[in-house]
Amino acid sequence: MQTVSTNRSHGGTQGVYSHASRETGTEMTFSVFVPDHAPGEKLPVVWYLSGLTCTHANVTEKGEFREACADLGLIFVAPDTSPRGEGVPDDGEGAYDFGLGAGFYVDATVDPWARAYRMRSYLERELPELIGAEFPADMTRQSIMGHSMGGHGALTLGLRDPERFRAVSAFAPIVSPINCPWGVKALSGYLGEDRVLWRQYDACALIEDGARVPDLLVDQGTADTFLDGQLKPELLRAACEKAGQPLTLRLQEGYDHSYYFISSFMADHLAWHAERLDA
Ligand SMILES: N[C@@H](CCC(=O)N[C@@H](CS)C(=O)NCC(=O)O)C(=O)O
Repeated sequence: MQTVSTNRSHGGTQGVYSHASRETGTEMTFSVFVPDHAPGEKLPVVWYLSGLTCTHANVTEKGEFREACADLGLIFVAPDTSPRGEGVPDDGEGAYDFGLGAGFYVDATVDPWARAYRMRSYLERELPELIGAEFPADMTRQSIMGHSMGGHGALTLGLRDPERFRAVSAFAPIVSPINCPWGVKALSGYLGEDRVLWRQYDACALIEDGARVPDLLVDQGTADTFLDGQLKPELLRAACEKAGQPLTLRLQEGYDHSYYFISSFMADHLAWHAERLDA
């Protein structure tokens, strides 16, 4: 692992790091905030998955998570949203919703994406191993949150592995990629046309198929331009109600899809995570 930068901030260290990933076959960059802590102490870890077009940098610069993480004693990890670099295929048309910056947290099975687009395994196996080895992280206390495509990532990783993640929350998530244009484009491109394979990457389908977590927290702005066409939180509400899956869905009046929205509720989400992480 290489250190790209470190900065002192809010009584802790904000770092950016890179490493050669065995899953993607590329150099991957991520950020980690570590609050000051006692020698030998290990802190719980909150994972934050970002949305379309993002790198680690968007939330790191605009997410306003550090003060709360320092107060609550939480490590905050922000990975990239896709493999990048020489030889990594992109969609060829410069579209923002497929290819670079749009890995959708899947392991692609269709060529030419299958080689490098392995964000699921990267986040389920490789990066946690690295975080556990290199940082003062208590890997028995992890939680996950995300925004938009990253909200989809957080919900699906969280629902698939409730043993690992003690809390799952999202800002303006894509709740059902099977049922929105962004998701249909991504899942058909990365996985092919067999929709049965898509269900492991769809929060509503996972809940329909029996996945459960103790509770879910979702904030959604009412002025989000993607609300009706892509995000459709009512599908998550319906799936949760039908399955008896607890959900707190908060519609935030006048908030849009941006980091002005995310940063407004970030401390709230972190406090909710901290309670569940015994932080
Ligand atoms: N209108 C945007 C759509 C993508 C978008 O809104 N991305 C969200 C996540 S889905 C984001 O966080 N963008 C980066 C930022 O606001 O810093 C674009 O074309 O770039």
